Amino acid sequence: MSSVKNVLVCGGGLMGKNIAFVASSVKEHNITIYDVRPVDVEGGIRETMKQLVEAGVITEAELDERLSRIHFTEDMDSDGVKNADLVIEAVFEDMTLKQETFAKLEERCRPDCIFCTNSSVMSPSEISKNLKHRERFVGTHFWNPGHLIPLVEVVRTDATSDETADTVMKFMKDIGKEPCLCNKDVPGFIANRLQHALWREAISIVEHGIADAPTVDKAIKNSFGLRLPQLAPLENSDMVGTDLTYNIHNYVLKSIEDSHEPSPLLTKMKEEGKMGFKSGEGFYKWTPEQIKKCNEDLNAYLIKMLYK
Ligand SMILES: NC(=O)c1ccc[n+]([C@@H]2O[C@H](COP(=O)([O-])OP(=O)(O)OC[C@H]3O[C@@H](n4cnc5c(N)ncnc54)[C@H](O)[C@@H]3O)[C@@H](O)[C@H]2O)c1
Repeated sequence: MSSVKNVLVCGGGLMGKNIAFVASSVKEHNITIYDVRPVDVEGGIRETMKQLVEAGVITEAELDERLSRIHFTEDMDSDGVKNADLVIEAVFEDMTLKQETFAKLEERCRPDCIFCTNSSVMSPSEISKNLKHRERFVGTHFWNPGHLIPLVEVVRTDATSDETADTVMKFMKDIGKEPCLCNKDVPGFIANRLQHALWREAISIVEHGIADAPTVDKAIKNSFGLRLPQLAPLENSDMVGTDLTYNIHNYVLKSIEDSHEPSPLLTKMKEEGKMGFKSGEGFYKWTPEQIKKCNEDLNAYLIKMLYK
């Protein structure tokens, strides 16, 4: 068990509320959410966790008890900030805002309080570059939906101490996550580099008329996508033989997409306002009902995979 008791979540939006809920899975944790605007923390968490209660993953009583340990403040000088053992920042994705937020936190929090940023893409080294105690800073990239996806990428900066990385890894395990340590602060950390290597090829296949979007998705869902949670690429490579992997790469890599720019197809879609769910059309057409169903089906699928 990590030594962390008082958790501060800075930013009570989509990710902040879910992170606070996950942190409350340990009974000894007291959680404060700080935001610059009023946030209905209880209402928001109750709404999101309805599906977990309905699926029997948690009871109403457990939800009530966990909510009783999650407090909200708009006051940067409150005890929840001063007494924090660990802060997870989840404010808007803006470098200056994040740097300013941590500068304010550093003035108020104890020097040994651990600082984490939930930024999806921004460099934790850059976010922490002006801090006095850079050794206590680390990236903690939760994935959305934060209460369901197990992975948290714990990203070391050039200055993160071993003690900080160890404590954060322990903390994440305590709250039921599957933390993965990323030893270098590189764009995309681990999982987004992998994910977007696949997306780049998927988009390229559509762009070059090799197959249309539904066919690409169908091919993935009915082949390696199905077995990925059981057999990941490096295990798979050993299973088939690294010599075979070598031969395949020797033959196929030269024809796989290796562009360092977003694809012309994606650029065209952006220019035409085809932004997916946001505009009702992307690679597919989406009605509001289909969008709602797609989101609900994803959560239901994740709950089934994780808890049933
Ligand atoms: N949404 C995702 O899928 C996702 C996934 C992983 C990581 N993230 C990262 O998490 C962070 C938050 O994303 P989100 O989707 O929850 O955003 P959001 O817009 O839902 O919430 C951001 C919250 O930050 C608050 N805020 C703004 N300035 C603040 C300040 N100075 N102090 C305190 N609070 C402040 C806002 O009022 C808002 O409630 C971003 O860095 C984002 O990249 C998002």
